[in-house]
Amino acid sequence: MKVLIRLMKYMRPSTRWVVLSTALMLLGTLLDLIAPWMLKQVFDKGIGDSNMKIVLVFVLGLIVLQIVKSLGMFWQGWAQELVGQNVVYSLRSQLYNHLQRLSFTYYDKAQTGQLMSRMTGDIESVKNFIGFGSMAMFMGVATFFGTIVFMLFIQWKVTLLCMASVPLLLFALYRFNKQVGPAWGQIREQMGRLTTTLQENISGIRVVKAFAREKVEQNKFESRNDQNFETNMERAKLEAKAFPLMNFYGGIVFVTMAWFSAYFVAKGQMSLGSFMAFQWYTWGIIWPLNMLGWQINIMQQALKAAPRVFEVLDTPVDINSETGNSHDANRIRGNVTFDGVTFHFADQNPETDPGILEGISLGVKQGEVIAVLGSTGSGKSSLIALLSRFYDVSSGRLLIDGIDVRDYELEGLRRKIGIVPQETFLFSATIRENIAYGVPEATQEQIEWAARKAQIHSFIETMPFGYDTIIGERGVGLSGGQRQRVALARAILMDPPILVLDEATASVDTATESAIHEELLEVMKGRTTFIIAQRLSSVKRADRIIVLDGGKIVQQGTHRELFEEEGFFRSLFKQQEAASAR
Ligand SMILES: Nc1ncnc2c1ncn2[C@@H]1O[C@H](COP(=O)(O)OP(=O)(O)OP(=O)(O)O)[C@@H](O)[C@H]1O
Repeated sequence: MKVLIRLMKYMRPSTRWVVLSTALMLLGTLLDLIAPWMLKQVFDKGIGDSNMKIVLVFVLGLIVLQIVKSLGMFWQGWAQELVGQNVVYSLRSQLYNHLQRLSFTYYDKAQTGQLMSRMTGDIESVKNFIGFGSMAMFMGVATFFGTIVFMLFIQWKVTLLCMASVPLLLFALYRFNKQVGPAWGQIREQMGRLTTTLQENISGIRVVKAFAREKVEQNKFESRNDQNFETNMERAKLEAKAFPLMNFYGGIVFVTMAWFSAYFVAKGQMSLGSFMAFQWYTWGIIWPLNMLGWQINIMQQALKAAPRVFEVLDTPVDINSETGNSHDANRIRGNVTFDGVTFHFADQNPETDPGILEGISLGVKQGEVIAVLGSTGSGKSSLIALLSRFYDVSSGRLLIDGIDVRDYELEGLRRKIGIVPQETFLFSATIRENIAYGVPEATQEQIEWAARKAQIHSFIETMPFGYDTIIGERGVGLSGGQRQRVALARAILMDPPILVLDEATASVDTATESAIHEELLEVMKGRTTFIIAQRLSSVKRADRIIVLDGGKIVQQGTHRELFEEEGFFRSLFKQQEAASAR
C-alpha cells in the first residue's frame, strides 16, 4: 500500500490529466451501462408495442452512444498514457539525478547491471501500471459495481441469484494475487542479475577472451537465464491455473443468469427486454473479474519493481555541500593540511579494523610538488581521494587554505582539483570533447595547449579527423598511454590550483614520460601537485617525497634526504637501479 501511495504522489503534477482520464473513463463506463438499458427499451417499448419509431430512436441512440464512447476512450487512453509517461519521466530523471549525487561509497558496492535494469525494465513496469493497468483496474471495478446497480434496478431477484458464484471468483482472484506477487518479485530481481551478468561480460570481454572463459561465461549466463525462465514458467502456471477457473466461474454467472432470467420471463416477472439487457449486463460482471487477473499481474509487477527504484532513491547522499558552510571554492590557492587524518571505508569497523590511513599529519604549501610513494595498497590513492571528497575523513581534518574541505561548496571544490586517475575513462565522443570535459567552453587554442603539455597534440594531429576524431567507448582506438595523456590534458585544461597525478604516466614509455615531465614542470608552476608514482624517475622533481606504509607516513623529505636514510625509498631506489643496470 505504501508503495502505491508513493507512486500516486508522482501523478500529482499530472492531476488535470488524471482528472480528465478518470472523468472520461467514468463517462465510458456510464455509457456502457446505459447501452443494455436502451436495448431493453428497443424490445419492451419498440418491438413489444410494435412501435418502429421507438426502435429507430433507440437504435440511433445506441449508435451515437458508441461514437461518443469511442471518442471518449481515445482521449482517455491518450491522457492515461500521458500520465504514465510523465510519471516515468520524472521517476527516471529523479533516479538519474540521484545516481549522479551518490558518493563513491555507494558505487564501490553497486552493480552496474542492477542499476541499468532498475533504470529501464523496472521503471517500464511502473509505467505499464500507471499508464494502463491502474485505470483499466479502476474501470473494471466501476463497471462491475455499476452493472450490479443497474441490474438490481431492473430485476433484483435475478441479479442476486446470478451473483451467487461471484464470491468464488473473488476468492480465486485473491489467491492468484497472493501467489503471483512473490513470483514477480523474483522475476524483477532475476532480471537485475541477468543484466549484471551481461554488463560484466561485455565490460570484461577482453579478460574473458584472454583467459578463454567464453564457455564458462556462457554457462553462467545460461544458468541465470534458466532461473528466469523457470520462474516465468511458474508464474505462467499460476496464470494457467487461475484464469480458466475464473472463466469457469464467469460461465457459471452467465448460465445462472440465463436460467433464472428465462424462468422469471416465463413466470411473467421479467420482460423480454430485461432478459436481453441482462445478457449484456452479465458481461459487465464477468469481463472485469476476468480482466482483473491480468491487471493484478501488471500491478504486482509494478509493486515489485517500484521498491527497487525507491531503494536507490532512498539511499542517502552522504557527501554533499549541505554538511558544511559552502565556502566559495574559487578562492582556493592550494595550501593543503592533513591534520591527524584517519580513514576507514564504510564497510570497515573503526573499532577493530586498522585504518586505511592513520594519523596522517602533513602540511603542503601552495605550489609545492609532493610525491607520494609506498608499496601497493599502502593508501596512496585513498589519501588523495580525500582531497576531492570522494570519501570523507573518519577523524581528523583535511584543510585547504585553512578551511575544512567539508565546508566548501562541493562542485566548486572538485573543479579546483585536477585529477588524472589511475584508470582512465574516456567517453565515446570526439577527442576535443574528451579533453574539454571539465571546461566545455574551452577554445581550440586552450585545448591544443593542454594537449601539447600532455604530449598528445602531435598524435591527435595524425588522426583522421584530428581533434574531431570520435574515440570509441572507454577510449577504444587509443593505446593505454595515449588514453592516459588525453586524461592528463583534460586535467591540465581545468587550470586547477591543485593537481593530482595518480600513476598518471605509468602507461607511457620512459622517453615520453620524461618529455611529459619536462612539460609538466611549467604546468606545475604555482600549483600544488601530488604525484603518486612507482617509478623514481617520475618523482625526482618533487619538492618533497612522503612514503606511506600501512596507511601511515613512514618517511618524509627531499630526494637527497630520503636517499641518505635507511628505508623504503632507498631500497626502491636500489631495486630500480639494479633493474635498469640489467
Ligand atoms: N572501496 C574500498 N573498500 C574497502 N577497502 C578498500 C577500498 N578501496 C581500497 N581499499 C583498500 O584500501 C587499501 C589502500 O588502497 P589504495 O588504493 O589507497 O592503495 P594504493 O597505495 O593507492 O595502492 P596501489 O599502488 O596498488 O594503487 C588497500 O588495502 C585496499 O585493499
